[in-house]
Amino acid sequence: MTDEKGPGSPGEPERVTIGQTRLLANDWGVLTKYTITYQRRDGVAQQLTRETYDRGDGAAILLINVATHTVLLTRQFRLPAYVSGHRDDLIEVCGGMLDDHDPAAAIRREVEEEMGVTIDAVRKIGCYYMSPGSVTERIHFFIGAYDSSMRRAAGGGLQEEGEEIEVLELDFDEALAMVDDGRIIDAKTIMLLQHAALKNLFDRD
Ligand SMILES: Nc1nc2c(ncn2[C@@H]2O[C@H](COP(=O)(O)OP(=O)(O)O[C@H]3O[C@H](CO)[C@@H](O)[C@H](O)[C@@H]3O)[C@@H](O)[C@H]2O)c(=O)[nH]1
Ligand SMILES: [Mg+2]
Repeated sequence: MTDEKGPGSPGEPERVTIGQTRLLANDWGVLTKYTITYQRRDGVAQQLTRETYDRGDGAAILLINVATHTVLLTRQFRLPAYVSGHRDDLIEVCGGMLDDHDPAAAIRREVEEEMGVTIDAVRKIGCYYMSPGSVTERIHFFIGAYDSSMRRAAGGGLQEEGEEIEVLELDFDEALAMVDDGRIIDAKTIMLLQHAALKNLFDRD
C-alpha cells in the first residue's frame, strides 16, 4: 500500500539521497556501487550500499499462430544459466536488447535475425522489471502473429556474435505443459505463455 503522506510523496522530501557512486565495471554492462541514504517510513535514515547492473533495456515477443494452435520459441546456450547449474540450453521466446531502436522496431529485427520470420504488427503487453533488486533492465513484452508464409529464412541469430539459435514450433498446450514440468524455466517466456492462456488468445480468430 502506498503511504500518501510519507517521504517521497509530492511536497515531501525525497526518500533517497544518492551519496558516493563507484564504477566497479564498465564493459558489456555497467556495474555500479551506490551508497545511499534511505529514509524509512518511520523517519529513521539508513545508510545502504547497493549495486546495480545496467545493460540497457530489452524486448521479447511470443509469436502465435491461432490457426495451427502453435507458438514459435527459441532454444540456445545461456552462460549465466550454465554457470549457475542449468546444463541444458534454454527455451525462450524471441528476445533481445533494444540498442538504439524503439522497442517495436527492435523486436521485429530480433524476430528476423533469430527466427527468420518477417512479422507485421506487434501488440504491446507491457514493460516490466525482471530482476529489480540488482538489474536495471526493463523488458518490453509483445505478442505477434505468424504463419508459414512469413518464415523467409532459417534464422539462428548472428554467428559472428556467437549466437546459435534453434527455432522451435510447438503446440501451445505442449508449451504450457513444458512450463508445468520445468522444461521451460525462463521467466519472460512463462509470463508470455501464461498471458496467452489467461487472455484466451487461441480462442479468437
Ligand atoms: N562480448 C559480449 N557479448 C555479449 C555478452 N552478453 C551477450 N553478448 C552478445 O550479445 C548478443 C545479444 O543478443 P540479443 O538477442 O540482443 O540479446 P539476448 O542475449 O538474446 O537477450 C537479451 O534480451 C532479453 C530481453 O528479452 C533479456 O531477457 C536477456 O537477459 C538479454 O538481455 C548475444 O547473443 C551475444 O552475442 C557479453 O557479456 N559480452
Ligand atoms: Mg536474443
